[in-house]
Amino acid sequence: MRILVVNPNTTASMTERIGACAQAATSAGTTVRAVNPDMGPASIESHYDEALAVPGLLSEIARGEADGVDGYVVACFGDPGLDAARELATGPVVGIAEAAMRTATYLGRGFSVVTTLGRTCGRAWDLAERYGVQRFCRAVRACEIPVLDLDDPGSDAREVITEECRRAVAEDGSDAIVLGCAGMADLCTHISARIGVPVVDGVTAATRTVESLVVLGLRTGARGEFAAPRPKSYTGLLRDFTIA
Ligand SMILES: O=C(O)C[C@H]1NC(=O)NC1=O
Repeated sequence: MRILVVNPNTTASMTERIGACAQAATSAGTTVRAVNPDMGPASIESHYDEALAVPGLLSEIARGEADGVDGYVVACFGDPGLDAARELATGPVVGIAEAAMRTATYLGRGFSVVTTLGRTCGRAWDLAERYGVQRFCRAVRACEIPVLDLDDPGSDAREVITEECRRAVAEDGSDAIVLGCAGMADLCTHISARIGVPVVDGVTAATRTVESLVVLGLRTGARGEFAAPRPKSYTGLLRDFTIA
């Protein structure tokens, strides 16, 4: 089985870490390839970044289709372009926020999301509502850490995130924590050991979800809303997105 994990931002070092975490979570016989587009934002921290990340994401999904990939992970906590990717992909497409939130609902009565910047909290709440898990989501907490600080070994990001997770358990009464950034994937085990509750990382949760869906022979229903886009031309910088 081949799973393509797409980091929609353009920071290759983050893509590499994401790919290593995803591959480590899979069963024998599953190969993960992690990629990022060469066009788009270095990190996704706003609606503007998210909008500008989607074309690059979709170009990687289209490339995966040409390569015959079995399934896809959208490795960004805003699940950008998830619905559009599902229209393009033959196999299942799972976003890390959806996978992490749904996984956390199996672990207790409530979870807290711990994410990067406060300005992204609204999106996390919107996604909890979209995915029907808002009654499980007790809080969305921001560490006020820029996404790329997670890639800086000299930053104190790990400690700051760990302490925010500890506060979430103490103050929100949450049974589990959801890490609100793909760049936190490698912190999951460390934080869980430090705070004593399950910590869910969306990269590994989404990768295992895709693996299970492929094993079950399940994919997005392609007869209605998620049918392939109708043939159409796109102009200017998007001309390569034309659907023949
Ligand atoms: O929304 C966030 O803060 C996290 C999100 N941004 C990013 O570049 N990768 C992510 O997972």
